[in-house]
Amino acid sequence: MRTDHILTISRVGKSFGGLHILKDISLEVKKGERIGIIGPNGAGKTTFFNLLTGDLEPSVGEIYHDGHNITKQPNYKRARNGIVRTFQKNNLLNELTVLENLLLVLQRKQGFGKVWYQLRNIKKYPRLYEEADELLKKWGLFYQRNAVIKNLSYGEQRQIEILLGVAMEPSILLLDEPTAGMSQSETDYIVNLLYKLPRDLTLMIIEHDLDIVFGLADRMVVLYDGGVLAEGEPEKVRADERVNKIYIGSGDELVC
Ligand SMILES: Nc1ncnc2c1ncn2[C@@H]1O[C@H](COP(=O)(O)OP(=O)(O)OP(=O)(O)O)[C@@H](O)[C@H]1O
Repeated sequence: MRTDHILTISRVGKSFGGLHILKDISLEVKKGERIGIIGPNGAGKTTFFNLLTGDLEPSVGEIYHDGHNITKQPNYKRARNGIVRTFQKNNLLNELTVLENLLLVLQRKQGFGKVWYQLRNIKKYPRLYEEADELLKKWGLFYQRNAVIKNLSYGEQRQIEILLGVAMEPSILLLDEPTAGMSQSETDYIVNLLYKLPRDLTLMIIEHDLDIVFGLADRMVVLYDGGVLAEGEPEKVRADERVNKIYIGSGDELVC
């Protein structure tokens, strides 16, 4: 298995009963590549992410991460090995503060907390507080440090969730519609954050806002009816007649 590809997806399919949701998907992703994934509602984009994170097992095909076959590896092991996702919906501990949520992630990353949702003896590790504060400052969210998650707006919560994903220092970050449901200023914040992510971090991003995803991605993958309809450099995909056809009338026309 070639290891210059951080991720190799080989002839993967997923069926639920008799429903073939994903069919024969193959894709190779290089370290540091930014892959945009688009396609109409129900095309199978989130299901595809679920296969990559181990939340679902493929019905057929194989997935390799850094040359290792991870097809049957459970989700928590994949996360530990660097495949980290954010969800379409927030996945935070709502009664805790931003800082506490961040400390939980840092504690887990450094292997201090055996029980991930408990801040065990955290005060014994001032370095974790320093690291959390550095991250909050770096990403311009220090002013939210002591805010309780449930008191933040939906968009603010999603910003924090992405920050937590970044804090895990993943090798692959999977973002499922990171700007969905956000105000313009919240969207601008996220887009700015995404552009500032380290260039060696591999990003895969499902996004309905085509301007955002075409601007950010090195390569686009268009899923349609469970298969790859088109794939390649953003400009090539933007000009692809088949891709334009599926977007015509959707309100998301591809404007060259
Ligand atoms: N566990 C499941 N059992 C049965 N069908 C499922 C399951 N999960 C997803 N599906 C179906 O698979 C299809 C693809 O869903 P998926 O959420 O992957 O699409 P999507 O491209 O992410 O859509 P959207 O853009 O609306 O989020 C849908 O028809 C969905 O109903």
